[in-house]
Amino acid sequence: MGMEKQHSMEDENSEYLYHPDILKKLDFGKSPAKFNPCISAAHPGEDWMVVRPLQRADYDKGFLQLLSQLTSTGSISRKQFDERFTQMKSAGGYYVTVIEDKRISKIIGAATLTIEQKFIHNCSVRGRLEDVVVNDTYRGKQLGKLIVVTVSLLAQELGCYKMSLDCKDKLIKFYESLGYKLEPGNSNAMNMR
Ligand SMILES: CC(=O)SCCNC(=O)CCNC(=O)[C@H](O)C(C)(C)COP(=O)(O)OP(=O)(O)OC[C@H]1O[C@@H](n2cnc3c(N)ncnc32)[C@H](O)[C@@H]1OP(=O)(O)O
Repeated sequence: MGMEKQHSMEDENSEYLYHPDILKKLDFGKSPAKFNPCISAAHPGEDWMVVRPLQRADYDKGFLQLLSQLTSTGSISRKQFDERFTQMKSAGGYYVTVIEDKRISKIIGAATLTIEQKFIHNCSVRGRLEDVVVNDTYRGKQLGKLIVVTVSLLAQELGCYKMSLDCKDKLIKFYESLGYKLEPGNSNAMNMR
């Protein structure tokens, strides 16, 4: 393979789904979440850990295997992954965010913020929190909090008037500790499949 071709493939692989700088300026002091020790997206507490937007290369860093700890992913080819990445990037409004263990080049946590454009509230935008997962061997070390607070502050930064999520009953306390509230009389999740 020629040097030029190799370089352009490397560039493509490290392409981000959205601009990484926006994560650096999130103010974790604004979140009601309690971190002990204190960590943030910019300073996740370990030098081998990084919080960043999804990259194409994450296909080879176990991103889909991590998602399969949440729900079924099916068998997704590199081509399918690349096409979906391209579609999400060009559509805009998809903020798939990950935590990488750089020592082993593996994705160990992920959460997605999607942004919906609205007419109401003066052409506002609303956020949805989806597909939150931490690798089972890394749970209980604040990484769930870290990734959820990161995308929640990102939603604020992007001007969302509201951020919503669906979760199992046993996770209500977890999300309440991060500032989410059940809305009395308005908390019935309904689905059609
Ligand atoms: C909107 C959605 O996507 S909902 C789907 C959520 N994802 C899943 O259920 C997938 C499987 N589970 C996971 O990946 C993880 O257990 C997560 C993401 C829920 C939590 O990740 P962790 O890294 O373990 O969370 P973290 O260490 O930050 O824990 C924060 C607190 O929540 C509590 N907690 C975490 N997971 C659970 C759980 N499954 N049940 C009850 N409490 C929990 C912890 O005890 C901890 O409490 P503390 O701060 O008082 O000690």
